[in-house]
Amino acid sequence: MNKKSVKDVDLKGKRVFCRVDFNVPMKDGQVTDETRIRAALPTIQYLMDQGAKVILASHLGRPKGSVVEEMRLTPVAKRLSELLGKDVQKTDEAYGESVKSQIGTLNEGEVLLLENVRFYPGEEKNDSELAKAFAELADVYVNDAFGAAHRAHASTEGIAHHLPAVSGLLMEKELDVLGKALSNPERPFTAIIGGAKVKDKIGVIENLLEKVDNLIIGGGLAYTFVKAQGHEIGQSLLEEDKIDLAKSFIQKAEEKGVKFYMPIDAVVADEFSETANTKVVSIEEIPSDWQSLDIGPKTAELYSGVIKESKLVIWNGPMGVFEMEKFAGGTKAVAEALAESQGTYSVIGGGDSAAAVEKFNLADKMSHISTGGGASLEFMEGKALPGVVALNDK
Ligand SMILES: Nc1ncnc2c1ncn2[C@@H]1O[C@H](COP(=O)(O)OP(=O)(O)O)[C@@H](O)[C@H]1O
Ligand SMILES: O=C(OP(=O)(O)O)[C@H](O)COP(=O)(O)O
Repeated sequence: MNKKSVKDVDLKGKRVFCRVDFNVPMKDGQVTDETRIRAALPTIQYLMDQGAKVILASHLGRPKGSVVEEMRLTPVAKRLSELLGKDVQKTDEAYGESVKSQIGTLNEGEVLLLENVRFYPGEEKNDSELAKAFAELADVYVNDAFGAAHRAHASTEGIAHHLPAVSGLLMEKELDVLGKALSNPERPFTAIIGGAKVKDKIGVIENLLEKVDNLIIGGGLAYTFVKAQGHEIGQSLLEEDKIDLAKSFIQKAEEKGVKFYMPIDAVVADEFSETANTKVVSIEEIPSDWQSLDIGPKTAELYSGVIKESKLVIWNGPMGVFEMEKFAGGTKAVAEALAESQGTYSVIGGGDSAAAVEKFNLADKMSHISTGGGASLEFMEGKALPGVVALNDK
């Protein structure tokens, strides 16, 4: 990476404003998935070991610029403190005089977590006054919030213009893995694209078609492609206005010599429900009043074979409605193929694919699970991430 990291600056005795992504799911005031907190620990520990005074900042949820009690970061501070085995102070605000004086009491190696930065309207507007107010709290800025790197906000982008600005270790790792995959991939290189809508994946399909050897399509968006091939898809998800685009992707793949894989069979249901009647049909035989909610077993076998022959696989989006047991088989088969394939470097692009891999207890079998859904998608689209662009060059 051409951006400076925490390893490139002197941190001893410095007040370090470290933006993390602690946007974690919570229920009844408890953190229910601490993956993102754990992912930030190496950077926090590194800053502590270097003798920095660590000021952590994060958003939680979408409070839209005002204080929402359930979106305070207090439970996160508690969990972080348990994970670090060390007291973590927590402020009730994210900038200002009282926050400054609390920071003044920090000793080297101590940690403080600011209140949710999205309680202030200036955060999402990338207001320069708010960015300056954050910057006044510290001597150095570290961005370790890969999951929020696609947002140009005051604590992710604006602040970087007012302090020495470097990446954290998680940010560096995410960019290294995804960057290498896209610029210098081991081959055969396969992308698996699933999820609900073609509309959300246009950019990523366009960009990856330039780079991959195999492109596998699954999930709800596959049926617009199936329709584009002239098959009837019953009540399955269809984006009518994307049929021509789907056709052009299939044609482009052919021109580029990219193997384009689409479902050959489907698990169809008579309604969108866990209790629906289901059956497996070939892709040409989806009944007109049924809908496909998962890839079928033959497709799963086909896709698993391609995965096992690949050196590198990037996966974004589930193959079916994996939240319902009856339609989880295809997503599970893909996750298992990745887990079993020793010689395949597997990159899971955050969001629902990461949730699925967790659900099937296969997370530790994957080579890299990104902590950013939207961020990794934008990266795979080839877009620059504002939170990264703003950091100091090496
Ligand atoms: N065949 C299908 N029909 C309807 N919905 C589907 C189908 N396959 C997958 N989905 C749904 O797509 C959603 C995930 O889509 P999306 O948000 O685009 O994925 P990601 O978060 O990985 O980018 C899941 O909630 C899943 O239930
Ligand atoms: O959870 C996040 O996004 P993700 O679900 O796309 O990974 C990030 O914390 C960004 O949050 P946002 O989409 O409210 O800006």
